Amino acid sequence: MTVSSPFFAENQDFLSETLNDLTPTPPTNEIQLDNGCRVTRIGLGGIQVIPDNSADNKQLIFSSAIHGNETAPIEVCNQLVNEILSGQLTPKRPVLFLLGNPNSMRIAERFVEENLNRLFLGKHSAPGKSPNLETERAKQLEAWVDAFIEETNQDASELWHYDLHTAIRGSHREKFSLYPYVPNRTPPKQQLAIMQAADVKTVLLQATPAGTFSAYTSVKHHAESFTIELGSVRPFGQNDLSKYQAVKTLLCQLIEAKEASIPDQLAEEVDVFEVCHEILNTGDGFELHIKEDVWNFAPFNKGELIWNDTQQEYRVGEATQYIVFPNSKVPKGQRAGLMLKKQ
Ligand SMILES: O=C(O)CCC(=O)N[C@@H](CCC(=O)O)C(=O)O
Ligand SMILES: [Zn+2]
Repeated sequence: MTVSSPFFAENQDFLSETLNDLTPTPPTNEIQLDNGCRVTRIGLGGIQVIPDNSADNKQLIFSSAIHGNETAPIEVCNQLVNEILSGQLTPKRPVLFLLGNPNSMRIAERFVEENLNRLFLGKHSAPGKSPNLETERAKQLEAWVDAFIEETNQDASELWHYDLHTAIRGSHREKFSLYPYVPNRTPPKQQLAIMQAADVKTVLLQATPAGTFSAYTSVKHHAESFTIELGSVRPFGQNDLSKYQAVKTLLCQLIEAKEASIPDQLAEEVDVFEVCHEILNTGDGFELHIKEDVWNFAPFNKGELIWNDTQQEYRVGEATQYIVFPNSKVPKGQRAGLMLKKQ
């Protein structure tokens, strides 16, 4: 659905403008809504919303389309932007909406040349790395985040970043979140309760540093950030958006600074898993022994062979382990899956 707004060309909105490559050059366009909120298009796939009076010192980033074929969260964020522009939603905090990889959205693929979600925290500029569409986009997204934080900074500002995805495989737990690794921290109860309110009742604690977008905001900006998996990859228009209503309601509450009504004890109902082994494609002879039709969170028992190469193998230890994101087709050196233990 598109809205009529002075902000976009006729019959366009954030999603269609980005998808149809209609973002004007130069991209900047700014309007002030009747409620005093300033809405600025900062570039292709980037919209910043700044209320004239913030309720508190929180700053919000909602990103989607870091993988271009993960369409449901893109549609949800597009609705939120439409509702802000139409005055239906009244922002009480600065919000940055980012559509991560418009080039891959257009071809309905996870990425064009390289997985964008491995390129943050300087990985885009690693020694010997050649620039490509995704390395340049990672730099752009980092710069937009930095500028947004700088512009909306207040005393003791607190950044919350939710990077919204959908998964390639089916899952025994349809919705789950991943908490990036930062030494010596655990997710605050309030964040777990927030996840629960969005129907995200499983959280995975990462155990090693990564180049994901949520890791960038966690490490560089000390944000409470999560990658959130909300369901399965489907083409635009084929998502059952009723399955995303809980997360949409939560994002609206955050935008309007109304989440205080979410009780902290909801955190007790969230299942926590720890990553106990990151499967890397080691190259020569690497074989992943996971069938194509295995779902995320499938359990594996003591002694089961998960992967091997010519030098080594990985088998499950005493306690049951669960797999997520198995993918043998990733390039050498990249993550081919995660093994989890339940806390
Ligand atoms: O379904 C899959 O195999 C991948 C889904 C996905 O894109 N997951 C993210 C998780 C990022 C994180 O570890 O925080 C990714 O792989 O980039
Ligand atoms: Zn993804």
